[in-house]
Amino acid sequence: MTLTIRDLCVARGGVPVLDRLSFALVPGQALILRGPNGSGKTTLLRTLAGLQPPLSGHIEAAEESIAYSSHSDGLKSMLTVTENLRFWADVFGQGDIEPALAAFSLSPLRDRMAGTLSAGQKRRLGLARMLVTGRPIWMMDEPTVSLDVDAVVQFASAVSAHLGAGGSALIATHIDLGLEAEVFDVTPYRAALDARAGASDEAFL
Ligand SMILES: Nc1ncnc2c1ncn2[C@@H]1O[C@H](COP(=O)(O)OP(=O)(O)OP(=O)(O)O)[C@@H](O)[C@H]1O
Repeated sequence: MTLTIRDLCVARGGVPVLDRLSFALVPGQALILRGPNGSGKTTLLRTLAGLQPPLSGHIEAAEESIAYSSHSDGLKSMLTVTENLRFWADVFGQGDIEPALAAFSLSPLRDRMAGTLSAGQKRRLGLARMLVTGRPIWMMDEPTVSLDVDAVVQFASAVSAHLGAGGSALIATHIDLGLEAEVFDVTPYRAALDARAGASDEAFL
């Protein structure tokens, strides 16, 4: 399932952040988003995930083909690891959660309440959610924050398996994941800095 972006302008507080973006993400492909802090990677991912409208341009993707993992782990702290994954699997109409537990070594933690997990364990559970969406296009914002070296390797393996199964991934990250992936640097597409002065976007904080 291909995601095509044409002449896209994304904004915060109604003010352009990135402009004239065009690229395609095809099945089996991973694309790494790069750019300095504040350059607009999160804004782009949020727009593509449908959390905010673009200012202009076109996003073409099949309906319900995108799964988004943001900075936040999005966990329910009073539910166990298993219950969290079960919840998301049910939301996305998926069955087996065992592969997702195994992919991130969560089986020994399966009966722990998510609120009692360490930061890295929470992140592993947050990432495992992607596996129970059944969606082909993964969008991930700084997925490896709090992960140890082994967990980064697990994450890269999960993405590789997803690509091998015909999925695709758009990942904003500052670190090298060891994946075979193209890099898309957003820097040349940044809107003029002073145009952003004073913009606010409280509804999306
Ligand atoms: N809620 C908001 N309201 C107004 N401006 C915002 C809001 N959130 C972010 N911005 C601004 O939008 C611009 C793009 O931010 P964004 O979070 O997309 O950058 P980023 O490339 O993901 O940065 P980082 O690498 O630090 O995560 C920045 O100038 C930021 O200050």
